[in-house]
Amino acid sequence: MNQEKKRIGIMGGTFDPIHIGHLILGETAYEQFQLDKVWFMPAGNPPHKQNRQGRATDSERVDMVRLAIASNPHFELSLIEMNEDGYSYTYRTLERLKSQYPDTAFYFILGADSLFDFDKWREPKRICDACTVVVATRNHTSHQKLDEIMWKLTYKFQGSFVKLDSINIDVSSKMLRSWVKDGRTTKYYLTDNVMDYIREHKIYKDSEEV
Ligand SMILES: Nc1ncnc2c1ncn2[C@@H]1O[C@H](COP(=O)(O)OP(=O)(O)OP(=O)(O)O)[C@@H](O)[C@H]1O
Ligand SMILES: O=C(O)c1ccc[n+]([C@@H]2O[C@H](COP(=O)([O-])O)[C@@H](O)[C@H]2O)c1
Repeated sequence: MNQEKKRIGIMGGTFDPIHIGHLILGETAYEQFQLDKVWFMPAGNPPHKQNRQGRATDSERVDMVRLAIASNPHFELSLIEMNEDGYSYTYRTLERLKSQYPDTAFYFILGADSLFDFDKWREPKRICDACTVVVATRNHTSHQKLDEIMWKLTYKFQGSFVKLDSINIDVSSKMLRSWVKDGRTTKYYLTDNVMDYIREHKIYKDSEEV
């Protein structure tokens, strides 16, 4: 029988904290690529990066993702990278998922800034063999620049890189951490429940970064 493969998007990130940029990317990918679900997958932290001053702990990052995606039936939380010790490389995660779900096509979603570093990731060719990479623009990267890097990587790794039809979303976790620290509102950049959570747990108030 010729059954269509299931299509799963993966929105991986540090999510410190999860913001509207991540949510919009997930929803846009869901719609554009007719995905069955988008899995939000918080990345594990290397031991030396855990419990940094003023940052969210691993369990707080997971709680915030759970809260932020709760109202969207297209989204699910995946903890597979949180249950490992230290950093989980994307190629390992994807290869594990491919063998666990052989009838599923995976779409790994990332922003343009991550794509410019993709070459330096561990085993990029193996990532390309395991998924389609979905790229969203960021930091006002022009279509021309994005097309160029996508074309280069496609050629180098024989991969499949596709562009997300999304607008530039000027938001980053770093910016929001500094806004919380400065007592500036983050309303509409974060979901209300995540804003409440950050306030209740006093996260980012004495973050060390500038
Ligand atoms: N505003 C955005 N537009 C497009 N892609 C984004 C945006 N924010 C995050 N991403 C992408 O989502 C993924 C996870 O991002 P991450 O959790 O590191 O958030 P971040 O805002 O980049 O964090 P930080 O500011 O701490 O570096 C990455 O691939 C990143 O490129
Ligand atoms: O596997 C790698 O070498 C690798 C290097 C950098 C980032 N990633 C993945 O890319 C996603 C976004 O990462 P970040 O650091 O921008 O939050 C997240 O799922 C990370 O695990 C993966």
